[in-house]
Amino acid sequence: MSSGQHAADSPKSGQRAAQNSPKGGRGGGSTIDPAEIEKFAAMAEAWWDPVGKFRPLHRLNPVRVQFIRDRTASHFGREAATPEPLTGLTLLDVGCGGGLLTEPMARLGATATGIDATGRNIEIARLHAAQTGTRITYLPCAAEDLVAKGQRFDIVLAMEIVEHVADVDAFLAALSRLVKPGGLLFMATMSRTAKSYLMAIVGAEYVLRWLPRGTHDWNRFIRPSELARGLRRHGLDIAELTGVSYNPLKDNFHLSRDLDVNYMALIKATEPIKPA
Ligand SMILES: C[S@@+](CC[C@H](N)C(=O)[O-])C[C@H]1O[C@@H](n2cnc3c(N)ncnc32)[C@H](O)[C@@H]1O
Repeated sequence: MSSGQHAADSPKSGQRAAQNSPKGGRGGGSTIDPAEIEKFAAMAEAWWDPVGKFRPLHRLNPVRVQFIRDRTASHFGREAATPEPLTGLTLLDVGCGGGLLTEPMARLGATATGIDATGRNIEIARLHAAQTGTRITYLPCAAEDLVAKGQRFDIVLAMEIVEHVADVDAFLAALSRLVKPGGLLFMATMSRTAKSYLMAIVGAEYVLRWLPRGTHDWNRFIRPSELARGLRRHGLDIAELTGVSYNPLKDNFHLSRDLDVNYMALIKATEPIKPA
């Protein structure tokens, strides 16, 4: 049993949820939760297996790649249908795992960097990129480590990670410093609703057994309103929110208006106010 299993039921998870809420965050702390890192390290070999432990991320990939490509192309005045519409743009994938999303972003032309706090994930990601001949800079570190180096990117992705970090407020603070003024931040996560408990915990972990039990702690899911409040504390506003819903007949995900389970947020970092 991994250390994260049944975390939702343990008293410790209550403390964690409080620490994790954007408004209750300590700010400036480490975003790394060692129990989460241990959990991901134990699953690292499965990253590129489309029917393995990361099956939902493989299923999510087409819809999120298209969303990021289209919004980025439109924001930066590119033609989305061209083969490499992200050419000339720097992109950071925070919590990249095995690189499931980083690789398609690099293939769309972005100068891509992937970071992950689980060292084994970075090894797997590097190996896969070498096999597919994709040029990506992969680094084993957390978002705050790049902030400390003063690095900034045109596009920052934080997909399916905010529910796994130790301190949400510190994480959002780091993201706000990593995206260039005028750049884009994309986030994807799950809302804390009765429906998400049924679908993401009971359905995905216990009934369909898509994910190992304990992969997600429902207490750590974040409602869109909470995410919006947390981002605002760091000067970021959500420009677009979209639900991402599963179609069991087609075994795929599509954009929807339903924000109760999976959702994505597009955040446009504003230009700094120029002194008069
Ligand atoms: C559910 S996976 C998502 C992977 C990838 N973003 C995707 O959507 O395909 C979450 C990832 O975040 C990483 N992670 C968790 N906390 C982190 C932190 N504080 N800094 C960097 N990576 C972290 C984990 O190691 C794991 O690879």
